Amino acid sequence: MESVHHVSTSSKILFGKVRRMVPPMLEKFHKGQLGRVAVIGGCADYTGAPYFSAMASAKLGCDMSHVLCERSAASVVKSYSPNLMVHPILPSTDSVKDPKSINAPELARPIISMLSRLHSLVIGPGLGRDGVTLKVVAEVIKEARSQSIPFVLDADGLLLVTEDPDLVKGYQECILTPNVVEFGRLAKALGIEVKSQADIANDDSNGQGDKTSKESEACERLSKALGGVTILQKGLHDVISNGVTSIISDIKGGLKRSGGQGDTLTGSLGTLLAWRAAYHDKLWDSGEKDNEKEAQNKEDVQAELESDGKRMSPTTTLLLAAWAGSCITRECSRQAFEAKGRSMQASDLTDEVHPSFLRLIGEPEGSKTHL
Ligand SMILES: NC(=O)C1=CN([C@@H]2O[C@H](COP(=O)(O)OP(=O)(O)OC[C@H]3O[C@@H](n4cnc5c(N)ncnc54)[C@H](O)[C@@H]3O)[C@@H](O)[C@H]2O)[C@@H](O)CC1
Ligand SMILES: Nc1ncnc2c1ncn2[C@@H]1O[C@H](COP(=O)(O)OP(=O)(O)OP(=O)(O)O)[C@@H](O)[C@H]1O
Ligand SMILES: [Mg+2]
Repeated sequence: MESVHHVSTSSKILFGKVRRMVPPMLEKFHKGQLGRVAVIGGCADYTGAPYFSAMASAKLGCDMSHVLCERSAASVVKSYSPNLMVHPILPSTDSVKDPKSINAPELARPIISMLSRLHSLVIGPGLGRDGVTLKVVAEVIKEARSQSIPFVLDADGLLLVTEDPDLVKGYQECILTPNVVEFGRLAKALGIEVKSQADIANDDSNGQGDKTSKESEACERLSKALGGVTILQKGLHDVISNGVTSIISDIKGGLKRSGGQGDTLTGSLGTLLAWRAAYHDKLWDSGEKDNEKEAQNKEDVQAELESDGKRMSPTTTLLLAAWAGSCITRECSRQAFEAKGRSMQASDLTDEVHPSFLRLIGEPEGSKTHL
């Protein structure tokens, strides 16, 4: 396979470009314009995951953060925070009359009817593996795709892709966020051989440049096999690839691997995708000149990332949003670990989302954060 196409732009420049995508805080905006994000997940077993994800969206700065969950999870998630809007509209085997003969599109209707009001979806945190729920979510994915609504797919939501890759194949408006185990399952389903990051790191025949290339090789191949879907492969380093261009996120994280840190990532990505949509809709004047040509390959993406004053293409901003979400999460984890050491929990990351945003990205020019 040809060598992997890394973006070699420095983190400082990349953070500056991310700032371009962040809507400024202005008096003229009304409720909702800075992002309406919904997490689809939460069942009897898992109520923390959708909460952490939705809170990360809210704390990063979206205006409205919804959770669409199974009936039994709703009051629990509501009781964690009155700031979230929690809708018990995700069906499961326990909530339908005859689980063996369901009309999935019909059951998906209450969720589908909300889609046009949302800027982005996070599908999977704490979703569980109930057969009825997963069938309904597959219908929601099909509809979100047909309405070009961007989404993040994580955790149990990724099982759907393992079972039916066509659900997302070729869709350019989504980010898959597999952990090591989920990546392995996806790779196996698509016939791709994977070397672990530990094996690559321990192979002394690799120089540093080779190691970085090897790290992103499997991710790039998986992305290609899925028709260019953006994949954020979590691990020692996070690798982001759309099959043509890759970025590595190697900003320092914490050393505690408590469950639920991936949920801060998905929620942050939900808000970044909403902001990205606002950037492309020209919700505010970014001061950049229109771009005559959309980025097609790694050189175009790199040129857009390194030029100042030109609008970026959707391909570039999707990679950048994924990279920014990864950096914010790792910085949250680093900071929370500094404070809490081995007692650190997922909820400790939630409080770090805004300080991490300010440290890494900062408010965009023209933003009014004080009256
Ligand atoms: N507080 C909560 O409600 C939480 C709920 N969660 C939900 O729990 C459900 C299952 O998620 P899981 O991630 O457990 O998925 P799986 O049930 O597929 O389990 C993955 C297993 O792999 C192991 N593993 C993880 N990283 C590994 C690595 N680098 N090398 C080797 N083994 C590794 C884990 O210890 C885990 O036992 C999802 O719905 C998820 O959203 C998790 O997000 C954790 C927090
Ligand atoms: N070895 C590591 N070193 C540094 N950061 C890591 C490491 N492994 C994972 N992370 C970071 O932790 C975050 C969550 O990744 P992780 O692999 O724990 O996902 P997950 O298993 O899906 O989490 P969750 O428990 O929320 O489901 C990511 O931002 C990732 O970059
Ligand atoms: Mg996970």
